[in-house]
Amino acid sequence: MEIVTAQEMYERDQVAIQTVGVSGVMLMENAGRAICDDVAKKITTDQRIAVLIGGGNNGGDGFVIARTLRTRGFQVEAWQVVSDEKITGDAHAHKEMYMNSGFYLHHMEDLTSFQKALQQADVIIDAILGIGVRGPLRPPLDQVVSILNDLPAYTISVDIPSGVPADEGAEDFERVQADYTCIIEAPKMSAFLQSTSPYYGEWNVVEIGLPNHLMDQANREVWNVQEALRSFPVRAPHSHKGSHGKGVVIGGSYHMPGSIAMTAKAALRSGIGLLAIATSKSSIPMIAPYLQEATFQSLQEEDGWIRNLKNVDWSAFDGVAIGMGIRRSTSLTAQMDELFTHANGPMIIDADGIYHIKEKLDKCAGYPHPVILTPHPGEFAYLTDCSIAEVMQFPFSMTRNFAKANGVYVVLKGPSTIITTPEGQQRVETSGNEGLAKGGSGDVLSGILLALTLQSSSVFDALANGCLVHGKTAERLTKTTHSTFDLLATDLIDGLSETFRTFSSST
Ligand SMILES: NC(=O)C1=CN([C@@H]2O[C@H](COP(=O)(O)OP(=O)(O)OC[C@H]3O[C@@H](n4cnc5c(N)ncnc54)[C@H](O)[C@@H]3O)[C@@H](O)[C@H]2O)[C@@H](O)CC1
Ligand SMILES: Nc1ncnc2c1ncn2[C@@H]1O[C@H](COP(=O)(O)OP(=O)(O)O)[C@@H](O)[C@H]1O
Ligand SMILES: [K+]
Repeated sequence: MEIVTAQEMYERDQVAIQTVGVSGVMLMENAGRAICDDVAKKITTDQRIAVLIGGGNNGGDGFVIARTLRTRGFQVEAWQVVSDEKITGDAHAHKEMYMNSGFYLHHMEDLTSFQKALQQADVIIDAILGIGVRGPLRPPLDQVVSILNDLPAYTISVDIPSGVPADEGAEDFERVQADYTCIIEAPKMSAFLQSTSPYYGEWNVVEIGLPNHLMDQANREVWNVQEALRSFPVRAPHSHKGSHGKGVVIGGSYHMPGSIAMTAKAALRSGIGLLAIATSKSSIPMIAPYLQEATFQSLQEEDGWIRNLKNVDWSAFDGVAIGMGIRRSTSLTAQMDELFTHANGPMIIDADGIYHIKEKLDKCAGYPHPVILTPHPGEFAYLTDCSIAEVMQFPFSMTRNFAKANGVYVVLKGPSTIITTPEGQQRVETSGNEGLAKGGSGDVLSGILLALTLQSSSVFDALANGCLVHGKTAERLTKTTHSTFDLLATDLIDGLSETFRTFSSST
């Protein structure tokens, strides 16, 4: 499923109208009807439904919805919340059809009586503003939205919660808090941004007949279980341990032995063929009892921290994950040259490794294998010399620009994790929940990503599937044996078994 900007949505609209010859009025009819089919699953004929209609095409959809639901026997009151002259073009044509059907149209005259009337509604359908919104809502729509948000009714937004911008970059906006949003044709970027996504509530996408095969692809899509099942690695019956990757995880210290242990355990639970742990000498006795399947490489240390990468036997591995629990001391930054000179195969750089790679970014494009950076927004802000607020506002464009400029894969972690290829293709993975908002979740993810990268023919698929396995495991555990409070990163590792059983039995 593609993710679009408002501009890309309008372009799709224009191809449908100009190239295919579907009229704007017909598209609006399609949109309104598709929304009714979806919304009908959420409402009943004994509920009182109010449709709030604004001045653009979103309002036009509102007229179609009000007419269609009434003809289907629902109790609908339509409220036009803008003046008559604002209803123009296709929306005006649908207003005429609504009126010609003999249905009554309420006009919002004063806010007090409007508010009183809407107190009776069980369901409000918000067709006030769509993707054409610019800036904060102007009066009286700001008051209309404020009234709507205080009503007890279940709120369904059409295409987008009114007031929420479609694109990234939103700073200050008033908006409808929807319980459910019925999105037209393709989710907009704001459905995935931390500041705007909560206003959508639950959401679903309906198709209105745009000719997608004629469009330039946005190269931005939502990743889901069906896609994962289609692309999940298959373990051949006659395979041997070398077929599934020989990885090394580099990190950990006397002070933080757990991080590398969790990465290693997660990689082992995710099917890697052979795994070595290169860590500070003093941490090996602490973690070895938990990792009987791994081998160890003892690295020189300084005050309990890894001092250099000299003892890593690079020739033995075809993939590496580095950075968990290594601290940010500048002495290790120079050691990154070892990595680029001697490592073989894909390289995942996480956590403190991100701090060291910043000065070595110019080496990434020349490395003959994929380089994968897995920052959270704080680490990405450090990499790009921006504020975390900017990263949260512009995650799609910032990661795309960065990945293309440096020839790296970027996995920007969060409730909506954005995965970007060096060519700028993007996938968004939304599974997981707040049970993961704890130290250690990222270490587990790195292990899963390393193992899947070494077992998959496509790095992009491996990264998207790894994020999905991680998030789905958390979702299942917090529904069954755990809560979002008590879930630990180590529980997540144990929970991988059930997730892999599901995926491997389906492939
Ligand atoms: N292919 C598509 O994308 C289709 C889209 N349709 C609908 O059309 C919508 C987009 O239509 P429009 O481009 O007319 O956009 P809107 O329906 O969002 O309306 C934009 C108008 O609202 C007003 N406005 C903008 N910002 C405002 C603010 N801050 N305060 C107060 N008023 C403001 C302006 O007068 C502007 O012209 C979509 O969201 C969707 O609901 C459907 O009708 C059919 C097909
Ligand atoms: N609220 C949340 N909803 C969904 N996933 C989350 C949430 N909070 C964190 N995560 C996931 O948990 C992981 C946290 O990684 P990171 O921030 O690197 O943690 P750490 O380095 O402490 O282990 C990421 O995969 C992220 O996507
Ligand atoms: K809306």
